[in-house]
Amino acid sequence: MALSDSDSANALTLESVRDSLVRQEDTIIYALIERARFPINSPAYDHSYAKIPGFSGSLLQFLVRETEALQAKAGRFTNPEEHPFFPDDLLPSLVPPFNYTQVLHPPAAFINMNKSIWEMYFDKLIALFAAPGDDGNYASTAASDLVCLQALSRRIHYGKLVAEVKFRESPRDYEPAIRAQDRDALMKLLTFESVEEKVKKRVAKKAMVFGEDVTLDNKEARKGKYKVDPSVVSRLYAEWVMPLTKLVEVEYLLHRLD
Ligand SMILES: O=C(O)C(=O)C[C@]1(C(=O)O)C=C[C@@H](O)C=C1
Repeated sequence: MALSDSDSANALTLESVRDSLVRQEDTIIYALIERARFPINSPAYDHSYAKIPGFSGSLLQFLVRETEALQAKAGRFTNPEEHPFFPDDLLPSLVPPFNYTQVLHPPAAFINMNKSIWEMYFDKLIALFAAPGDDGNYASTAASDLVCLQALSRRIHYGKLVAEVKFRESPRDYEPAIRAQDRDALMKLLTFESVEEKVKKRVAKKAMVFGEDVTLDNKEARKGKYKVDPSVVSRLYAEWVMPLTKLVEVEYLLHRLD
């Protein structure tokens, strides 16, 4: 389900939005598998390594900024599902505008959690699934990081849509907590522990299925050897992806009656 698809945007249900979150798991896990092909390659993140004329920052920051500048001109960030990591100084889209169905409450546009996503990814996550070491593939590594970051960002900000659907389905449950600006009450209302348990199990299973070697001969596949550790993927969701999605949901709901 995409916001660009007006029929399904009108027929928004919690089920259809959850279906999209399930589909996005595939994108995220494949992106992690691709990144795990490279070791950590820390010079890609080292501010003193790149020395790019006219730019101060890491190779990764350079790649993300330049890619976002180009993608902004191609219209990427006119899509309410997309959020830039470096929103300052982006040029407006140069392509004809697409008439996205307005599903979200307008203040949603100001919610951008990418700073927290960036910190989570580099401070915590990367060391859990990339092997230590340096193979010199810094630009390819940074390009893989960007794919991971954009997939995680899209998923986490999808919380805006999840929150909108929850609000539409039971406004009377949410309105008192919104009027009281009570974050804890909102967090309680929007949390479904049984769903979270299923998500954690499913992403671990997907990491096993997608990350197994496929062979045509009768040799036993390398049992228990996956391209990205299923328990890391489960932990990524439990500790960062779902909590950040819920933060987006709370932020969104706090402004739902503005
Ligand atoms: O499915 C929902 O209801 C969501 O809000 C999404 C999500 C998630 O991030 O996967 C977040 C909060 C819920 O507790 C369960 C799952």
